[in-house]
Amino acid sequence: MKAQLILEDGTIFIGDGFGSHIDTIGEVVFNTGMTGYQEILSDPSYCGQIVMLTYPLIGNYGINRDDFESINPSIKGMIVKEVSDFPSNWRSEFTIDEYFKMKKIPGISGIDTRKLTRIIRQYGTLKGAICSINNDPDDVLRKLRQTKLPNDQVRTVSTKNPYPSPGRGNRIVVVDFGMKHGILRELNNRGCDIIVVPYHTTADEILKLRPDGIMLTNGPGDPKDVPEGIQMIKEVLGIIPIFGICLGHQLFALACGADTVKMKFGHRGSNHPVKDLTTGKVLITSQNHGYTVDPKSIKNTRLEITHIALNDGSIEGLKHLDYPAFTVQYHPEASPGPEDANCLFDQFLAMIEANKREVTSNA
Ligand SMILES: NC(=O)CC[C@H](N)C(=O)O
Repeated sequence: MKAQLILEDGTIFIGDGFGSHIDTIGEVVFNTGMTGYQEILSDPSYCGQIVMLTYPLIGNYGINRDDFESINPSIKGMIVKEVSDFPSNWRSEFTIDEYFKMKKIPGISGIDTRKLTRIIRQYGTLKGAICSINNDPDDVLRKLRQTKLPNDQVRTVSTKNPYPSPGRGNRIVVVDFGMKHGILRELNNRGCDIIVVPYHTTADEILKLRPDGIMLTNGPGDPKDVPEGIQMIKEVLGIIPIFGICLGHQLFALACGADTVKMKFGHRGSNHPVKDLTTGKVLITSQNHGYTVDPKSIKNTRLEITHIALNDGSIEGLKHLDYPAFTVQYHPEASPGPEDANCLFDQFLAMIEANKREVTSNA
C-alpha cells in the first residue's frame, strides 16, 4: 500500500507502507549503523521519534528473540530504502513487517534515504508524518506544524515499579530513565546485585537500598524534562559512586551545574570515533543522542572532560574532580555496535571497590 512521508518543511516523499497502516507523527532522526536495526527499534531512547536507517536494506536477518533492548518498542515509525520480505537467519522468528504489524508501528520503504539524510543534515532534525497516500498533504502539514513534540517520554518508558535482578556482587541501584537492557546484561555478567528503580525515585529511597553504586541509564528526550533525576543526583553525589550513560550523563552534568543544548541533528550510529583524553586512545563507539553537554558551561563546575567526539569535538565523557563519579555520552553496552568501551563497566566496579576502601580507612 502506498504511503507518504511529509516533513514540516513541506517536503513530501512517496513510498510503500509496511508494518501497521496507521498515521504517525514524530521527530525524524537518522541512524547510520550498518547492522542492529532490532536493537535500534527497541531502544527506549528513540521514544517519540521516527527513525530513518541510512543502511539501504533493512530486515534481511529478521527479528529474533535475543536482540531486544526493551520489551515494547517505543519508536513512532521507521523509514527505510528497502525492506526485506525474506529474512535469512537461523534466529529469525518474524519479518520486520510482521513484527511492526504486531506492535502497531508504521514503516515506510522505497524512500530516497540519502536525500532525506541531506535535508536533515542541512536543516537539523525535523518533525515528520508517515500516513496513507489518501491523506490530503496540506491537512497533514497543518496538523504536523501544530503538533508539539512530547516532553514526558521518560515517564512513558521508565519502569513503573522497582524490581530486582539478584546477584552476589556489588549492589547497584539502576535508575531507569528508559534503560536499554544491554546495561543490565553488562552488570549481570559482572555478578552485580541489581535493583532497578523508576526515574522519579528520590535520593532517600535510593540510599535506603544501601547501594554500593548507582547507575544512571540512557533515556529519551530532553534531560531538562527530568528535574526529579537532576535533584536525586545532586543529593547522592559524593555519598555513592555514580556511573552515567547518555541521558544519565546529561542529567549528571546538569546536577553538577553544567548546561545541555540540543544538537542540530545529533549522533546516531555504530562507528562514532571518540578520544579518551586520559589515555590518548581512540574508541569506536555506539551512539544515539540529540542533546549534548555545552562545553562553555564546564568551567564553573568541578567536572573534567574525559572524552571528546572526533567528528565534531563535542563532549563525550565527564568525571567529577572531587567525588567518585564518571559518565559517558556514548554507549559502552554497545547493543548494537562495537564493544571498545566495555571496560567502563569494570572501571565502575573498580571505582566502587576503591570507594569502599576509602570509606573503611576513614572510619
Ligand atoms: N540514548 C540516550 O540516552 C539519549 C539521551 C537524550 N535523550 C538525547 O537524545 O540526547
